[in-house]
Amino acid sequence: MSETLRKDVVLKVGGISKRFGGLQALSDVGITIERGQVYGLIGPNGAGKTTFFNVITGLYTPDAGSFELAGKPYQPTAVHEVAKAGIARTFQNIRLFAEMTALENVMVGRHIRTGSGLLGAVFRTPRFKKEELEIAQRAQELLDYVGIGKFADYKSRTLSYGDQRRLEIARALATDPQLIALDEPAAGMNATEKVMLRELIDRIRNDNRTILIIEHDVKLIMGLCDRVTVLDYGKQIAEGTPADVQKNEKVIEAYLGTGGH
Ligand SMILES: Nc1ncnc2c1ncn2[C@@H]1O[C@H](COP(=O)(O)OP(=O)(O)OP(=O)(O)O)[C@@H](O)[C@H]1O
Repeated sequence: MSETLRKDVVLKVGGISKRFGGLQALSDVGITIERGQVYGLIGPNGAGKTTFFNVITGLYTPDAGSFELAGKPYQPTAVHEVAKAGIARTFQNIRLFAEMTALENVMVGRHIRTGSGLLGAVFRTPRFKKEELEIAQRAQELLDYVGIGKFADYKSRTLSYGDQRRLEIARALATDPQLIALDEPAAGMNATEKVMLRELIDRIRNDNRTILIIEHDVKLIMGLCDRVTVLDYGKQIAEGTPADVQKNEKVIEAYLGTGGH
């Protein structure tokens, strides 16, 4: 394919391996995600999904691997560097600032993209005040966007579980990321919340954002994703469209072998 026809690739990682003592948690895993895609990562318990997420977002140092974000190499050596490079993530166990308001939680996400710095904050310079106002306005827009605008002044710990997950997504969006990585966003949600989550992820995708998602709910993944990778015991056993992956013998075996969850 010629250079001009090549798709806009957001994340390209290859050859990722990670060992914990005697356990090979990831062996030579690679994925390529194009702009505007929702890309799913599935696999039975212990398959290596979280490890993969932790490697690409700088929480774990891989033993091997190459990493490219929006055409530029990046080194996932520290979480804040990865956030600056343009990957925002949410966590399986929600990690919000419990005593801060919903608005403040989103404002924190936005701060990595602003310029007036610590001195500006200490002296409350005009530039700092103007920037704070803009950040607050943008944070409110994002809360509205994910559907929890009316809770802006509530402490995050008082929000329902589903709303806290939405708040995490708003905070991730606040960093203006190239890629949003969602770690089991539907965990603990009821059926109605899952439908709403699906609508939200569709909406984010339609706004030309790119999403990587780990999820246990295979039905949700299959209905939502453009492409899917299946891990099993740290190996990539299938990659392709949901329809292709669902027919794959190795995938069927991996899921049936562990109780088909
Ligand atoms: N920090 C660690 N130290 C040692 N072993 C680890 C560590 N993190 C993960 N593992 C092991 O690596 C393997 C892969 O775990 P991982 O959490 O990545 O799987 P997963 O696919 O996310 O599973 P689940 O669906 O249960 O969350 C497991 O055997 C796990 O016990």
